[in-house]
Amino acid sequence: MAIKIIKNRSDIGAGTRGSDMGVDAMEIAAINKTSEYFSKYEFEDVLTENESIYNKVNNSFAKRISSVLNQCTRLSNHVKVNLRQKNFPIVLSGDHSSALGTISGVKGAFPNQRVGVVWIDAHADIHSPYTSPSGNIHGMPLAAALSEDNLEAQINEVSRETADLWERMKNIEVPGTKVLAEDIVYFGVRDTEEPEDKQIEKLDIKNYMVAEVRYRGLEVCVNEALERLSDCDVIYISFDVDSMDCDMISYGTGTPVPKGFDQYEIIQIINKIIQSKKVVCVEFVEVNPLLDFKGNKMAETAFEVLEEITKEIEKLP
Ligand SMILES: NC(=[NH2+])NCCC[C@H](N)C(=O)O
Repeated sequence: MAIKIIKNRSDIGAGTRGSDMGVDAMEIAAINKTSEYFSKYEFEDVLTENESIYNKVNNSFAKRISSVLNQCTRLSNHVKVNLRQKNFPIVLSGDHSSALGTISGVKGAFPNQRVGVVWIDAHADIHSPYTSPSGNIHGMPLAAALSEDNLEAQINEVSRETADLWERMKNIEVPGTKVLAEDIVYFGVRDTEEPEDKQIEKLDIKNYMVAEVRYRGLEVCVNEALERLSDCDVIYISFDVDSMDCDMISYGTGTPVPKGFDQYEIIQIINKIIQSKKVVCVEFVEVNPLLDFKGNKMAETAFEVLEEITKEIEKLP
């Protein structure tokens, strides 16, 4: 399998700066353990607009949305082109808003196929500008991919301009819905707000919580998740490092949450899903070395996961 690393150093969808440096922190983690990983695989850099952070005039319910839209559109194109060339894109991003770009690119490459999403994260990221408590777009990528605004739980009065840009976010590559709610499975979500809880309940999205995975068994849960996604033709895995336990691993991420997975569980979950042979793209997000008070621990742990899952991807025909 021809692997292509896509480096997307963008942090403008987050509320805290520094996840744009996560990609380089992982690369330094590799260098420090004398790994050849980053010289072994071909890579591409996605053009960024992190300077948009200096623009103080941004809409508070979807901060820097015009730049996030551009970023997702560019990333989508990188992913789509690589998939069409039969490459396996491993996307290394900053903040999680990027996932909308990646999902759009997968859909763009496979417009007539059903796309499944395995979302490994402490957060549900299913807010829209109408429900977001923070206005940070890294909390919104799944809502855009689903094309679901959740107006029943609206708390924000959104400006016309933001509403128009949000519509464009929902229409990257192909108009509207990229993924059906029944084709999304969460792992490790444990920090949500009320509008998200209502939406998850309404859309009936399954969340394999950390305790459930440990109690019922990881293999049982992953097999069940794959069974749920059995009607999907292709699968995308989104790995947010805050799905891992911040006390055990590291606080080097924008929105750390305790009681998460360890890296061995993450490796097993991802590898078992890759073994289904349906996975076409994997993404890593939210490593923030500026917030890490254990040196570069988060990036080192993320790189450990990256190395192990790449071995599994290498086995694909
Ligand atoms: N990808 C992330 N780290 N998302 C965190 C989102 C936190 C919170 N739910 C918000 O919308 O602001």
